[in-house]
Amino acid sequence: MTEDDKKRPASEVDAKPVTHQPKKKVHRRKYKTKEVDSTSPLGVLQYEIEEVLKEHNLTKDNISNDMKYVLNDPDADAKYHRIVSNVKILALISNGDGISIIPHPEDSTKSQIVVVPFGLPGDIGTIKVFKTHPLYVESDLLSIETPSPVRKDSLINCKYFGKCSGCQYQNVEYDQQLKFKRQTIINAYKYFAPKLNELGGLPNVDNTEASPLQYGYRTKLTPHFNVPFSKKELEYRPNVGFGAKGRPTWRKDGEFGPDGSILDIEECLIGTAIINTGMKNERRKFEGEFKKYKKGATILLREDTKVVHNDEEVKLGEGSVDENGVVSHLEVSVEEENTKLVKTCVTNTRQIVKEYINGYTFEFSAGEFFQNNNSILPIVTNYVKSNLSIPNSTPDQRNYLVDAYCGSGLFSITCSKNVSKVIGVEVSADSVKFAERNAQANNIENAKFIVGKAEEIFANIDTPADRTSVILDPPRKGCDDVFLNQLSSYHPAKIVYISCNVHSQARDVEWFINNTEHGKDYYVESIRGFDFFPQTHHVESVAVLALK
Ligand SMILES: C[S@@+](CC[C@H](N)C(=O)[O-])C[C@H]1O[C@@H](n2cnc3c(N)ncnc32)[C@H](O)[C@@H]1O
Repeated sequence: MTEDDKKRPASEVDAKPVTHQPKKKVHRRKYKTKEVDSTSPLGVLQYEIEEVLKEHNLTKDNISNDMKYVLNDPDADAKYHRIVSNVKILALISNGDGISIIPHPEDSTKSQIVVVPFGLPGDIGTIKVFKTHPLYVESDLLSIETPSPVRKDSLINCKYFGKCSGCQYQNVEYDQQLKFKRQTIINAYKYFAPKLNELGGLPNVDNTEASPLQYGYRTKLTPHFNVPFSKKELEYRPNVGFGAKGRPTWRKDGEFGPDGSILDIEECLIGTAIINTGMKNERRKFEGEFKKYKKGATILLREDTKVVHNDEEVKLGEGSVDENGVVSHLEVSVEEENTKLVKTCVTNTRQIVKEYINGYTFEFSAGEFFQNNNSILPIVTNYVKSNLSIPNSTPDQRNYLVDAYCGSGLFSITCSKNVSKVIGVEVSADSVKFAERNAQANNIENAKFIVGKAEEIFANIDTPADRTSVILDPPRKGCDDVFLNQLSSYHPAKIVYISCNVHSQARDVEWFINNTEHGKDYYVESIRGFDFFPQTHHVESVAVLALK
């Protein structure tokens, strides 16, 4: 201390020398806009929001949320993420959620678009808004004051309905579910095929074809579990099941188990009986093994069907085992005399499994793609086959079939009768190997399979286009422009487009007809939905294109 310091008051002496401190940066959160495919559920939501706005004479300016404020102002959370009563569900969106308009929490001249899972059109209820996005908010349905005319909660079969993300329509009569799915197809073509719609270039969408089984139909389920990063060794078994969605206080009688992003599910009522036996077995096994896991994982449960003639001995092979280490199996009788089906549940992705459809058997690796609802496959394959016929054909003319995206040969094989030659194309070499095996096992001699991209198929096809029908069954994202251009140049007599994403199908049909070289030569003969997944919002759509 200097002499001068001694003369100053203590507080000044103790004070630290003042240096220039850079201002502390206030971290402001920003809303991260994700790039989404326009035909994904979030992409489709943008069209659905526009539709609701148009119907209510509103614009995006009337409903947009100030995200900077919502994310950064401490008061905003309580104002925005609030309970709102008297909310009327206006419609369903394509993922099966309800959609509505509610007053804006701060600005009386504005509104908000709200998405309400498990809300049905006409329901009036109370919701809790829990998340805000620029053009809409997410909510949970808390209670229903006036139920929708289509709501029949007494039909709910599963105790997890309302919290499991798997099913959306268990409380709706099956006929009504089929109507909802038809509307999804109509909307998809409205949003993604506007030119065809405007010019009257689309047929009426046919009624959705029902699934013979409405529960107990799924031949594949993939329950999963998470392991938190922080855990060296798990102390409790984590939940094993399916993703959670919703806060089911509107249900008076559910039993939802512990909270978490994954629900703990012992039985899934849309799964087949043997898949549920497998689920029980694998859960028991996991109970003893969960401590070994450092990461989350998915358990594959895939039904395997062996066709056994009454005088043959049943050889079960590998499969999910019961508490005594015995492979669980179920026997099912079929119409064919002297024949029964023996079902087991496979968990190894590389194991070969079998399906039995319309008298044909199919083998494929358990982890590869195969349709999930065996009960509807005879109906779909017959429908596709009946739509491949080329107009004005005489029985003496040779006809051909190209099955692009053929997988392990489902359509190639079931549609191979009455055509001279089938060519299947598939990007997965493993699936092509099975397609060849399946053709052989079913005594199909007129089918050839090529490993390759559908986009490259036309270089190898030598069948006359005017005698050839083409089946398209691409993955959810649909076909790309390269493929559609080549298909148009090839100019086949008939196109049957099967899709598990009607939005990408509608986009592709619009583009094919309006933008490709010979697209204008075609018209859309029919569009029909098939209900591969009862109780859920999913719909498979088949569009048939023919030459004018
Ligand atoms: C929806 S699955 C249909 C399979 C088959 N039609 C069935 O019903 O079992 C789509 C198939 O397309 C295949 N795939 C994906 N991209 C492809 C491409 N660019 N060219 C050919 N096949 C492709 C996948 O491997 C998958 O087997």
